Amino acid sequence: MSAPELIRIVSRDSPMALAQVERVRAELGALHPGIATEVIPVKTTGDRWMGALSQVEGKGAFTKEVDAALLAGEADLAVHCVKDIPGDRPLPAGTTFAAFLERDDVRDALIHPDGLTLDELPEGTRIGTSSVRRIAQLAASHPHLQCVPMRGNANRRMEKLAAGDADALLLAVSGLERIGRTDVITQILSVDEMCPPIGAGVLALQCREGDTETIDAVSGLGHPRTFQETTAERMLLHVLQGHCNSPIAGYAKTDRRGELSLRACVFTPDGKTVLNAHEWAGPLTPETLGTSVAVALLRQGARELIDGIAH
Ligand SMILES: NCc1[nH]cc(CCC(=O)O)c1CC(=O)O
Repeated sequence: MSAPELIRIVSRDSPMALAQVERVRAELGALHPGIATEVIPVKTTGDRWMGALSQVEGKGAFTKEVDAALLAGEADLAVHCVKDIPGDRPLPAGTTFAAFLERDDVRDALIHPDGLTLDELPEGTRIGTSSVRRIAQLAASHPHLQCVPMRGNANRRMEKLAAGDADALLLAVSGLERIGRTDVITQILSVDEMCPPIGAGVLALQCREGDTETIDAVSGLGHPRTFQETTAERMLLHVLQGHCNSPIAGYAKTDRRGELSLRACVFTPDGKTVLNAHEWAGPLTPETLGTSVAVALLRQGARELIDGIAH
């Protein structure tokens, strides 16, 4: 099998997405110094549309155009945040995951211009977020705070915060690390305070099925522990069949002994109902662990809860 001379990498064009591509280029360059790379940035529906995602195609709004460029042969490799890849349906036909890079921080961070922590925020503080996962968890834990809709890439959200559109923000630590803006973080929330989204902090490398040259060249960037965790989390999401308005959170973790476990939660949007399940894999494969935790949540009523939310 010959290595390709050039790999054309397609991605969203936000500063975070382009930083992700630079990480891939650096890791690929270290592994295969002979392979040249070229970056093809594209704008996605999710980048253009600033309203509710449920009004456009919802899930897939951040990946559709990128996958289309890959399938059209305009690029050989797509870099996605796993968090942005729909989990209720298979990957677009003709594409496949070639690798998941080593996972970054899965936690969310609070950004408050005066440096207050979440518990110190006064009644009525406006948190800029359109994430149903963050809104539901804040409603459950801090009902005196008010969430106001906010979309756009992290840099844009910080501009909106500075303009007074909100009093504080919640953003992923990993995203802030990627754009070099951890300086704005007031408090990193523990996973118990704010359960992360499925696929948090993981970058996926996606290729055309059958493009074995590219797949073989990039598969060495894959990280085994991240692969196991991501596989368990995405299987959970697949079995739960959530939609773009269903607040679902969950993360798999590998402890020091190498034991895999998965915690997941399903919420009502008002945060009044919280379903919660946690299991160790033991002898189970990551797929079976994901299925098992999803079934535990379904037994607690997750199906009725998810279907009862307008979308
Ligand atoms: N919704 C956009 C998005 N997609 C992935 C991340 C964070 C990085 C990651 O988890 O890989 C973010 C920003 C955020 O939620 O603050």
